[in-house]
Amino acid sequence: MGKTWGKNGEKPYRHAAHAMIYAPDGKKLWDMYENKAVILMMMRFDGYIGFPGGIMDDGETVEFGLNRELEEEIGLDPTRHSFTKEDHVLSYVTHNKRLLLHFYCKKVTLEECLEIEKRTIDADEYGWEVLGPIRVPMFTLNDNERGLPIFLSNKFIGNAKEELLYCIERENIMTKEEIQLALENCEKFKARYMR
Ligand SMILES: O=c1[nH]cnc2c1ncn2[C@H]1C[C@H](O)[C@@H](COP(=O)(O)OP(=O)(O)O)O1
Repeated sequence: MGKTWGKNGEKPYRHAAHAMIYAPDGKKLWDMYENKAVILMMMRFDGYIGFPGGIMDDGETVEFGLNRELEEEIGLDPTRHSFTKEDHVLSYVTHNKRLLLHFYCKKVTLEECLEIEKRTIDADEYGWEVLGPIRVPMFTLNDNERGLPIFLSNKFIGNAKEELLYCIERENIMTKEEIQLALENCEKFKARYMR
């Protein structure tokens, strides 16, 4: 697949795919923080936070390319945690870069999630494309800011923040109202500290 031609022979779109891996039982790790899940993201080479993945090579299907990128970037073992069409969540176009972006999400057990996270630092691209795994703080402390709200004030690549929040609701990790509150508290934090 690799590229898809636009209408009327326009320049082709390239395909890119990124993926969220999570375990629903975050409370087992930090009960005192009421952690709602363990969600894996990463610090990219460019300083943005994003999900692992990347651009498909010519001739690759999206799932093949995604599994290749995940192996390179986070050392995901494709024989154990291969992404399939079943894991597809959404696709959209970014007009400026002529990319068709595909997003995937996979639920794993807590043990698998921690093992996947540990493998990241042995991956081929650790230290240059990927500067480190990140666990999303899936809780909010009593001041209503520390935890997820402040995390959301970081810089995210492309639509990674929207993809994160979309999956948190889709996978029933948080309700729409809880997410909205976290976003409002993030804005309050930014208004005070990030003018
Ligand atoms: O997590 C993401 N969510 C949405 N869009 C993303 C995400 N990560 C990157 N991107 C966008 C921005 C980039 O222009 C393209 C290509 O992704 P990238 O991972 O940088 O691709 P390569 O590793 O260079 O193949 O997607």
